[in-house]
Amino acid sequence: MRSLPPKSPAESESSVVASTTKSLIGEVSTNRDGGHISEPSSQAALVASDVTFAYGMGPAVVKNVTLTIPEGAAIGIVGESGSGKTTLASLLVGMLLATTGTVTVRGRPWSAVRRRDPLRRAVQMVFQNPYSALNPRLSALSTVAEVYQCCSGATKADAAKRARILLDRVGISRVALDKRPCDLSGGQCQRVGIARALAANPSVIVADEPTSALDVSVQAQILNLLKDLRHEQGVALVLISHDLNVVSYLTERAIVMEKGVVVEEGLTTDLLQSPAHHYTRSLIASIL
Ligand SMILES: Nc1ncnc2c1ncn2[C@@H]1O[C@H](COP(=O)(O)OP(=O)(O)OP(=O)(O)O)[C@@H](O)[C@H]1O
Repeated sequence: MRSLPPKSPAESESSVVASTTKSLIGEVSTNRDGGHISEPSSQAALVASDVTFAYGMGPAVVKNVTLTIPEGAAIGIVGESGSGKTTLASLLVGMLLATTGTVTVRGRPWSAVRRRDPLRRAVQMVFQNPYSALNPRLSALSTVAEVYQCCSGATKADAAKRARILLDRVGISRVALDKRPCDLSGGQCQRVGIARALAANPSVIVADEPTSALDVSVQAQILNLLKDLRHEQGVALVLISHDLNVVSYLTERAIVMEKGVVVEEGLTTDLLQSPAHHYTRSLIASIL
């Protein structure tokens, strides 16, 4: 869909699409204008169904969002500061539980997934600030090796071996392996954060503004790394950004959020080239 279209009778009957403020994207079967979909895929890695969230007794900051992330897909979430992107990301990774509605990972609601359940690893997050996201006491190698030991029960030696291979793949040189976050650059820390996420062998990586805290010179490197890894590993990517250009570089489809509501969704290139909603147009104008 583009700017939320009027509902067809079929959609009105759907238990999934029951509100004009809902968003459901990323499906294989799309309607003619390329976007609004009424049934979640059985192949979905992650599904948010009519999710609303409020912090404490405050107002809802995410409202009636429905979103399907198929296995291997790349979906963008864009919106200006305060539109609810990070809150939605936290709901998708299970760090927050929906006030109403559900987020299901491989068919199970987060509310039924215990803290130590291996399913928790299926959705990994890459954070905006790579320094604060890493344990300051651990070296790059230990950060990643620890995940292998914890997730796959690898021996210490085997975990270290696998961590070296993965860190090499994300561009961490041998000399940086034993360095802690304070001795690494922002770009290097983000590479370690990406490797740590991948070591858990996730189905989905949710990257929340992964380049906005980095120097312009390394932003493109990190975006290219995410792009390559996504294809190599077959992992689905949810990319959150205020910048539609960044989202269009990495994702096929995107949703646009304003004040917690999905106001437009569709192919990312369409959103960028011919935005239907005035809010999307103003987002693009602000980039230009
Ligand atoms: N821990 C919190 N407690 C109360 N309100 C919060 C909390 N975190 C965020 N909010 C509020 O929720 C709303 C959505 O915030 P959120 O961080 O999800 O938006 P965002 O689009 O990610 O913004 P940004 O791009 O600036 O990170 C905002 O009004 C914000 O003030």
